[in-house]
Amino acid sequence: MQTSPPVPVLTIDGPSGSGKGTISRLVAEQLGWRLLDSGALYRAVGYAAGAAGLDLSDADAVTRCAETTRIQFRAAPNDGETRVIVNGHDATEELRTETAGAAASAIASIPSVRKALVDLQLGFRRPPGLVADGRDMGTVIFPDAPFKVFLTASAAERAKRRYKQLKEKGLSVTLATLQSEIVARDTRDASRAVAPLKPANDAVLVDTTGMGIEDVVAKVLAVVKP
Ligand SMILES: Nc1ncnc2c1ncn2[C@@H]1O[C@H](COP(=O)(O)OP(=O)(O)O)[C@@H](O)[C@H]1O
Ligand SMILES: Nc1ccn([C@H]2C[C@H](O)[C@@H](COP(=O)(O)OP(=O)(O)O)O2)c(=O)n1
Repeated sequence: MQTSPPVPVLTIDGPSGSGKGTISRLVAEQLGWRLLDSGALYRAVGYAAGAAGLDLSDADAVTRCAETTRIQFRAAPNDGETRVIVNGHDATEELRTETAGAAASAIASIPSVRKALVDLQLGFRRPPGLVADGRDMGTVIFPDAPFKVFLTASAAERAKRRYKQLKEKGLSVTLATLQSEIVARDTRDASRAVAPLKPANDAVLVDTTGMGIEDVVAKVLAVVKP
């Protein structure tokens, strides 16, 4: 009996503001592959837990929340930002704040919460291929992925990018606060016991400090099509 080859996956992991979301979207478009924004899942669970008034350190309650929260991605018309629907509510705006990022990072350190989201993430692996953006895509969720990238950039540059991005979206932030929040979040993500932020042994490291978006896209595409 003939078995079909596994669906190819390109994993793009890295710290906050390294460009994962932007590069994943552009590369997925060029390849015609699907996209998994795994950070949005953790943000959605953090948001749902907050909305339900849960204590984010209550592992049992937050795990039940992760198991029961309904998360849908809805393509927006005219190439707009993909909407994230949490328990029927369009939470896209709420999810992009640094408060939502910090809540996501907090609940993401609970092993049973991570476990509750595994099957959902594996379900995104469908033909013709998948670009998966996150922290543990290449190490834990898709360890057999044939293509793996780890994006980095200096903390100062990442904070500047995030500052510009949030300002453009009309959110009120200061650069100094952002940089300390980003460093605190990265430290927590990298030091947790389960699925910490780190490059897979077989990942291609791309330091994007001083690189333009187009150059990073070309470098990442070259990993898939050398
Ligand atoms: N190489 C780059 N050069 C300059 N700006 C970038 C680069 N990559 C991403 N950006 C910008 O930085 C911001 C954060 O990028 P994003 O993709 O959201 O990062 P991440 O998903 O890793 O947190 C966005 O506004 C994006 O347009
Ligand atoms: N695969 C993933 C993705 C995100 N997380 C956690 C840790 C991150 O700080 C938060 C938010 O992730 P997200 O990718 O949306 O954040 P950034 O856009 O990189 O700032 O979720 C995770 O633990 N594992």
